[in-house]
Amino acid sequence: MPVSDYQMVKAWNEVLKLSKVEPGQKVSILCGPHTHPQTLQTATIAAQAAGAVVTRIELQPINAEKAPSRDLMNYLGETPLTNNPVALAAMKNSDIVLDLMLLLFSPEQMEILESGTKILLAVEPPEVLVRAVPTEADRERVLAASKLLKAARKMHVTSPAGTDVTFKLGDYPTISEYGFCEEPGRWDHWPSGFLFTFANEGGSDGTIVIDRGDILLPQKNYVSDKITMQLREGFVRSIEGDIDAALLREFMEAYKDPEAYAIAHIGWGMQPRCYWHTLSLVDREATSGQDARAFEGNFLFSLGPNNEAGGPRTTPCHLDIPLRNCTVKLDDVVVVRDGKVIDEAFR
Ligand SMILES: O=c1ccc(O)c[nH]1
Repeated sequence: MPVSDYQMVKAWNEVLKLSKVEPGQKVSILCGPHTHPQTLQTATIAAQAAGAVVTRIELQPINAEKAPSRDLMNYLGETPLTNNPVALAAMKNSDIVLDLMLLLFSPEQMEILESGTKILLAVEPPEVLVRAVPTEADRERVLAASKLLKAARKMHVTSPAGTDVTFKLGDYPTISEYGFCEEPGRWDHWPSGFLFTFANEGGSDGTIVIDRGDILLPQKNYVSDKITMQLREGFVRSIEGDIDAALLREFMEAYKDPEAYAIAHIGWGMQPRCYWHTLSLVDREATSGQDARAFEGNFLFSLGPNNEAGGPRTTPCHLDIPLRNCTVKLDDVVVVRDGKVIDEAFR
């Protein structure tokens, strides 16, 4: 449903409070011509109401000639911040950047975070943002799960559709997303409520079956016929199926980058206020698909860049693929069984 400015300001007030924005702090709002005007205006009002020193930084979009769609995650890595020392200096000198443009997986994002600046990404439309305003309870639950993921050395994922894949873990950090930034140098994404790590280089082997109804991002479609991926030593070696598989193969081939086939982050969804079915109700171009990434009990795997976790790959081709009805086991502890999160595993 449409969102009132009042309701959106209230949502921002809550998120800035959770992010510990104090009077006198420097809040920079990164935006572009595609930024949702209500999100931008209400963020500005809420930041001022928090007593912050507020700066808007508007950058012009790039890569239109390289990305086959307008989706913000269709071409990652290079951003309008690349080679822009003026904006970079402003953001490194801020306490928090509200990223309404999308810097995800960019070297500049890492540089800003290393300076101690927090970055909160918020590019979903207002009706998604107000439905999934983060809570302290979300944070506690995701962090409890991340303790187990951090300690795990193996992830084994199976499903009735035929997924049977094993990931060696331990070389990369665990990233928890719960929708706000309470610590200096933290990145988060509102809305979220999921966690992941990255598989050790060369440590992913087995079969992943993307079943009917599972979702491809950035395509933002429900797969209508099974896609079967064979993984060996950390890379997807084959993508078989019918028309969905052919479309996915061509999408990935267009990047002409072998790194596009590398497994990247692997984890699961823990957000009860995000849903698998939402994508069937909205205009695909109006969302970046966070409901699909965050819905409770998915197994989310991604392909492509791993520089976000300090890895060597920066390919612009990034796929996020949430699967339903999977069972996820960390060492010998089941954390998701048949698409249901097992909270007892984190207690
Ligand atoms: O919030 C996000 C969005 C995309 C992604 O790949 C990871 N986390």
